[in-house]
Amino acid sequence: MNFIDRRATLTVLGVAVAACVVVPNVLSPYWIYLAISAVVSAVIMQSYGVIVGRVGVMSLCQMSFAAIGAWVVLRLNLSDAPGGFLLWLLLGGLAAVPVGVAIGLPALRIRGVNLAVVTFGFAVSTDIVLNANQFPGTTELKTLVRPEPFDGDGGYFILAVVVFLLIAAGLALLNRTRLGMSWLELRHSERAAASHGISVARSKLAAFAISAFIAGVGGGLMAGQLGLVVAGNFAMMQSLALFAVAILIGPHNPEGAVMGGVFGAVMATILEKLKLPQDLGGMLFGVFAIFALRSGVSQTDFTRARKRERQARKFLESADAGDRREDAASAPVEVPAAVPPPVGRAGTAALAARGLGVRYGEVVALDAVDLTVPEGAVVGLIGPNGAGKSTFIAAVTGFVPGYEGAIELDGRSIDGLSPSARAQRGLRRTFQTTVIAPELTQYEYLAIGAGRRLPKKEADELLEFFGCPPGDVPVSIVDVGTRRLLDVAAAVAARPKVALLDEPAAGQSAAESLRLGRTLAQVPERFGVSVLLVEHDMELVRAACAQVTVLDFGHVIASGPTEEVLEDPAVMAAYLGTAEVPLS
Ligand SMILES: Nc1ncnc2c1ncn2[C@@H]1O[C@H](COP(=O)(O)OP(=O)(O)OP(=O)(O)O)[C@@H](O)[C@H]1O
Repeated sequence: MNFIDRRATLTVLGVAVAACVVVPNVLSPYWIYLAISAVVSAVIMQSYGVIVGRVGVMSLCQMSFAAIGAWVVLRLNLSDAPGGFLLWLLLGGLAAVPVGVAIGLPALRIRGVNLAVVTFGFAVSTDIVLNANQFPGTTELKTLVRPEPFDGDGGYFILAVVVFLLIAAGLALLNRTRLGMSWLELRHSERAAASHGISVARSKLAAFAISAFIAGVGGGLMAGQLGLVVAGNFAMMQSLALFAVAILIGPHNPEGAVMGGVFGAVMATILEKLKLPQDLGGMLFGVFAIFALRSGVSQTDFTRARKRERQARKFLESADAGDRREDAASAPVEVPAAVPPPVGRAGTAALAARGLGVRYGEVVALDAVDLTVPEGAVVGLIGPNGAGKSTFIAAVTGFVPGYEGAIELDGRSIDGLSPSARAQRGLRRTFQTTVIAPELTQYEYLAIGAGRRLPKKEADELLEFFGCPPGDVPVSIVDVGTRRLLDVAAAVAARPKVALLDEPAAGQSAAESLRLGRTLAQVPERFGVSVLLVEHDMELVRAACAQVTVLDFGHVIASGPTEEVLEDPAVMAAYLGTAEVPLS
């Protein structure tokens, strides 16, 4: 846990303990009741924190999940089921899970506004069903009687706070797992997540299930607070308003969930006191949300990011980081003759593509391309713009499903496998445009890439090897060129069979690019990773690759030892139609 997270956690804990002492003993019953509403609302906000805040999915039906939790709790109360309220609360949360998964299924195919419409549709239909059928116990007038010591409002407030803290602790633990970190990456790029071996479908469904569980528990808590609930407690407009609060405040941070809960509860009361319609609250939140969407992040994310960046800058200016900066500044930039590009082991193909063909409509992007990356080698794939290099990487890594030909990784066919399955088998890639979640630290991004939390020593070595800043530095203050190096480091961190790097030197100076070439040449021996390198910078290619293949209009026009190929007149002609291969 970093310093900012630790401080926020301690603050939330401190506020929670203080509230548990002050609220039941000092406030009037009316304000205790409001405080319970705020905490129950904060619990429901935590469900938004998972699905909206962490995964970035536009779910507008969280109150429907809450309604399921409330319904189950009241149904169990009506039939005097064994186990008591706390068990019913848990069962209410669990009952919402399958529905959450079912609602999550369309999210695997559609996203954005379309998904928002689907989830809102579910909220509307729940509204209709709830209005037509009363909650259990309503006709019989059998209200839920809370067990001791939570029967009084003071005690119930403490119970609600404890539930909130337990969920916050659970989510904090989850956020440190691969699943939790995968959500952050999903929010920024599903392609990048898949390229790191993350199953997008599983991650999203897990997020829907967990958020539905939390909302269900929140609904159960609401039933416990009110004794009986009505359809209006879970109205679709509530879902919409809380969604807007979620976008605005960022309930995936515990302080955001608390603020969202308090804000929601107090807002409703103010509107009531001013005799204004409650819908106005939803509209107001909607307007605020548009402002938040414009800045791209929620209020708590914005505050945390600023604090983290200030801290990182302070660290980078400190003596600790000084040596590292000097090392980087004085790093040799020439290609040392002592590091010849690795040729790899003859006869052992880490990656073999045979007869690879890709069409985009009428455009033939790749035509019967044969290419082999021997084990232990760095092979270059070059060619003019539009030659098909990125398409080759995309097809090999599973991002172009309908290709012709056959691809083998380490002697085994990977045709038909999804991008994440190929990544899990040991095939990693980088993209021409980096898509790293800026709120991650470099350590966290390496952990996502590696698929495991790396020991600090191993992570530090990787970062230093590729010339990245210290691991605690957030990605948001790392320049674009260095982010590309971090992408390469994350691909290598997984120790794949083969890493396919798509123009990793873009955004680098000529000297840095040359240095990267020298670094890449050492990758096979040092990490056991063979490399396919797509690049336009020929000095880098010369430094890293013993062999290159040249594509032009989707055809292989030359393949062989780097120097020989670069002297080939056909290759020179392909490049800008000149007799000289461009140096950068
Ligand atoms: N999604 C797509 N839909 C249609 N055509 C595409 C698509 N992606 C690439 N192409 C076309 O396929 C051909 C190969 O493109 P590709 O991006 O693979 O080339 P490249 O060698 O990587 O180019 P660059 O060096 O500029 O990145 C180009 O004619 C391009 O316009």
